[in-house]
Amino acid sequence: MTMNILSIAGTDPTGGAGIHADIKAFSAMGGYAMAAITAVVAQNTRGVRSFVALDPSFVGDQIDAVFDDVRVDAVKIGMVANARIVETIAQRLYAHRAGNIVLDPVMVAKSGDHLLEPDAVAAISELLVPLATVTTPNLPEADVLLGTDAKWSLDAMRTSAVELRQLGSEWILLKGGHLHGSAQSVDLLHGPQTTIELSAPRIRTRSDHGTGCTLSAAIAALLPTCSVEDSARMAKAYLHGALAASEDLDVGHGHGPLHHFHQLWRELPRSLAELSGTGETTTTQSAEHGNSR
Ligand SMILES: Nc1ncnc2c1ncn2[C@@H]1O[C@H](COP(=O)(O)OP(=O)(O)O)[C@@H](O)[C@H]1O
Ligand SMILES: Cc1ncc(COP(=O)(O)OP(=O)(O)O)c(N)n1
Repeated sequence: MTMNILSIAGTDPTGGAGIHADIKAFSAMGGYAMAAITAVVAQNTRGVRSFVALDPSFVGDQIDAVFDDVRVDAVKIGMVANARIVETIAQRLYAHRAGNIVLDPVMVAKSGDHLLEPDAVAAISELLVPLATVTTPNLPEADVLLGTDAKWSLDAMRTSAVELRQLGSEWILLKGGHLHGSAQSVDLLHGPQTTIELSAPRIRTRSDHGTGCTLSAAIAALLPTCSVEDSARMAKAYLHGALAASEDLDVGHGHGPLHHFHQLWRELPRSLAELSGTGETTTTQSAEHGNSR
């Protein structure tokens, strides 16, 4: 049986973050991708220009339209924009008895631009975090949720992961991407009686737009069929491959997107040739990693 995964998030017209990254990550993980939009964002790889938050009742209508028709196996929540939208999402997910909820408490984009009104932080903490199976803050978001200004280290991350879980999420995945200077990028997964370190070599690239969106979306897509620990491990491995291949793409002049389908695209010339029975392998896509420029 295939799994239906819903993203509730904002947009990125350049396709690197928000619902666009979520749909790509869901699909790459073998899930059927759906999306309810919270805000339309004018952004590119260089930064956010402006955004329009949708009417909360319209966000609610989109969520209802999905749940009234489709079995939803997991939900990923990303950019929520403001407190009224948070209230609507929480109320609708509760009413529809949604499970397998992954909450990425998106606050600020890598460019430094704010994607959340300040009054929404309390609403996220009180209404969405307790509904979440996994909450995935980065280090600045952890500081905001805890009201701290931590001097980050792996030890400080361990302490904060425990404190974050006390806000009510079943699991916390505290992401260490912002702990620059270390050779490894380490995330901490903290849940009932267990803390696991998820470590991967730090990749030197500027094409890192949408890492948080992609990781949380991949976890959501895997959760219906895997344990939280396995979902997080596999999602991290997938993210790492997509980040390592990101410079095969040629998108924009700032922080470029990840290559969500690097594996599929490598196989594409052969698959298309087999499908068409031509034996031809001509394609405009790169067949080899790093071969596209
Ligand atoms: N340069 C990097 N090399 C390898 N992994 C990274 C790198 N930057 C971020 N990550 C990983 O990407 C995921 C998202 O990390 P982070 O940057 O902390 O979140 P966000 O994108 O929400 O700011 C985490 O798994 C983190 O470890
Ligand atoms: C619509 C939208 N949602 C989320 C983000 C932030 O994405 P993230 O994965 O944290 O990556 P960066 O933007 O920080 O690189 C976004 N930009 N837009």
